[in-house]
Amino acid sequence: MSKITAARVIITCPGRNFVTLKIETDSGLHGVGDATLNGRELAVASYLNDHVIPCLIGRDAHKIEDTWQYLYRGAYWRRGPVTMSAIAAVDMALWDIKAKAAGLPLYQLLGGACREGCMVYGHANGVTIEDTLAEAQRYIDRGYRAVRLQSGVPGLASTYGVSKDKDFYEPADADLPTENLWSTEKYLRSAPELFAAAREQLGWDVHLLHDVHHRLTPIEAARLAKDLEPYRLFWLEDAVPAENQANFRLIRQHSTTPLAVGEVFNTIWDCKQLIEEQLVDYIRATVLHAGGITHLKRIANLAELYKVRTGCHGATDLSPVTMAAALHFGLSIPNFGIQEYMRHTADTDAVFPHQYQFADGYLHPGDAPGLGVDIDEPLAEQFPYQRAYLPVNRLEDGSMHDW
Ligand SMILES: O=C(O)C(=O)C[C@H](O)[C@H](O)CO
Ligand SMILES: [Mg+2]
Repeated sequence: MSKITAARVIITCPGRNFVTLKIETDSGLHGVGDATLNGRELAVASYLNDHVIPCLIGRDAHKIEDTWQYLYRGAYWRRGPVTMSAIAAVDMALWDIKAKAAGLPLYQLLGGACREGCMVYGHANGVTIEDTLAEAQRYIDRGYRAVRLQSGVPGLASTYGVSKDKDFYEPADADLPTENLWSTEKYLRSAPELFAAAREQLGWDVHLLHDVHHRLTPIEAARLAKDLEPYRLFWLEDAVPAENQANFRLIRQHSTTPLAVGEVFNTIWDCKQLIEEQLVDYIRATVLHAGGITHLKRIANLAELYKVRTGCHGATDLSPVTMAAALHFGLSIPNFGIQEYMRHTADTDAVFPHQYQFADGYLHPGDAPGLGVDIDEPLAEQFPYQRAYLPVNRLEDGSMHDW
């Protein structure tokens, strides 16, 4: 028994907001978990402070599954990003404590390494195709084996994935949501041109990925997937919103372009049909938003039966705590596919000292006991919370659209 004696939520903004849960035990060991929900951070902080932490004090930190069930079933109100991010933070922190108590890096407790490292993809973007491909080459030169390409759409002032700062993409940028304008027609014309130019200039030895960011209807997505087929993408991501999982059938009927989805999923129930009907190839649910390692393991195990591989979300709004957890997880499961990797700013890296390292296109979580990541609390205090929202999207006629 290792009794939980204290738990607290730390909110910090070293360039962007992060919510971190720190759990302390009577053995002197502590663990950390990420509870960041971009643009809705304080809702998870309150869920933890007001409703979860009082139930944790005095519990046995080693009873991870029991605590998961207690928080999930015990709340009566199930699922949803706030609940599942809060449960995930507790779960990560408890796995961190257990691995530290064992004196082992977490991946050893999850079954041991299945590979030498986790292949990652970086984000190349630019306003023009030329800029985007120059960026992609920069990633390739740094050793990346996989690169996501997002380019500006001629005729649109801005679009998802194209940033001002080349290394750090942060879409949550304003005190109130920024309004963007979207045209599906313009986008569907320009996206295939980007990938045609990419294959011509970058060749075929690099994996190329693309994120549609939930903006198309199923038949539009089918057309895009078909148009992109000659360029052999590693995946086409979030081609349509996935509340209706059956939407993916239509895309599948028309194209062999591999499909990825799931960064906004919270539970196995969001992807059960997608996996069982083999409607996608990669599942992007994360440790953070899908209930922690305990729950993501269930999703990955189900996916393995259907040859669906993981491709966990790893944008900058997932803190280094999530990145560390994702790498231990990815190293240990048989059906790992790829890990998204957007580098954090120097301030974020300083607030969250971590062991994971990039080499030759792979990330390795390191061999320190636990997750191999911590939070520097005095430094975190120097970066107070700043409200920030993700943008919203409208069509050219003013209708609200998915961002
Ligand atoms: O990284 C991706 O694939 C994304 O789509 C990033 C999301 O827009 C971001 O994480 C939202 O908070
Ligand atoms: Mg995405």
